[in-house]
Amino acid sequence: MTVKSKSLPITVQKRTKKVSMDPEGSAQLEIKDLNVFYGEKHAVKDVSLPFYKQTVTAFIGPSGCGKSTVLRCINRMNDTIPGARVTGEILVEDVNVNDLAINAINLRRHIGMVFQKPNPFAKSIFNNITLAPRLYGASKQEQEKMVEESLKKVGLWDEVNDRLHHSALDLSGGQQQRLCIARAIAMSPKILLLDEPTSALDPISTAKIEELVQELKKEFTIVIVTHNMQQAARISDYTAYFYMGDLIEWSLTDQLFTSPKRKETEDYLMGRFG
Ligand SMILES: Nc1ncnc2c1ncn2[C@@H]1O[C@H](COP(=O)(O)OP(=O)(O)OP(=O)(O)O)[C@@H](O)[C@H]1O
Repeated sequence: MTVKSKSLPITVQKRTKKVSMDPEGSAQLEIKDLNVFYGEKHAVKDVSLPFYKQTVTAFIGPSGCGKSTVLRCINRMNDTIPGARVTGEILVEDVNVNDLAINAINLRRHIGMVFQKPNPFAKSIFNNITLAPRLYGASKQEQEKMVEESLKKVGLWDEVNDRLHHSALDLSGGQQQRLCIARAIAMSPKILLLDEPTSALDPISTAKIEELVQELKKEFTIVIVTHNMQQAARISDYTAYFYMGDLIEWSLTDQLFTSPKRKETEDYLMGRFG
């Protein structure tokens, strides 16, 4: 159903980079007919979505609608949940990573993830970033380079370069979350998944992460789950609205927030959801 009202309560930022609904040849990731079951519960229903290189896609929708479940499928985190069953295709550059023959641990080198609550390891700042690269055989010199580059990318280098070997747990919450992002990008993934990355942070730390997302999208394809619609409007290029496991609407963020095509989307944006 087409919605005429344009008086939605969300402000949409002017985009610096033009995006379109179907930028030819730049789908980094494509989800096709994704269904997820937790035992008997059908949590995600026939979801299909493209994700384009160097863009940010936001997942919005009420609690329990399946946003995090879809996000977790992208790097096979649901494999670890007993009773979870995932069908459909998750194509990363045309390879179906939902094929159990694909090694999920290896996959996560290419698809980094950051969670709601900052979760640095109880180790030094340096070791937080180098733990995984070391397992893959990174030399001392490579590790040092990775630490400096990834901390610079998240804007943390100047704040912590004199205490790289101090505990990461001594950092503030916002710094810890930027460290977790540095850890996620250290191995140069193609895709970065952010599951409500600012919901535990104060407004200043939130603003820093939002600015950071704008910088990181020059290099990575980003998918973010957020409960904050204003945040989705500020930082994403595409937005997907979910409700009870269904993908109700996927569109350019500007379009979805200013003239949603579906009545259900408009009701949610207007707070008429109940
Ligand atoms: N490990 C699990 N075991 C059983 N059911 C689960 C599990 N994880 C999620 N669910 C169910 O699947 C549905 C989707 O949950 P999901 O966490 O993906 O929603 P969400 O939109 O991310 O919610 P929120 O915004 O509250 O984080 C919900 O009904 C939830 O209860």
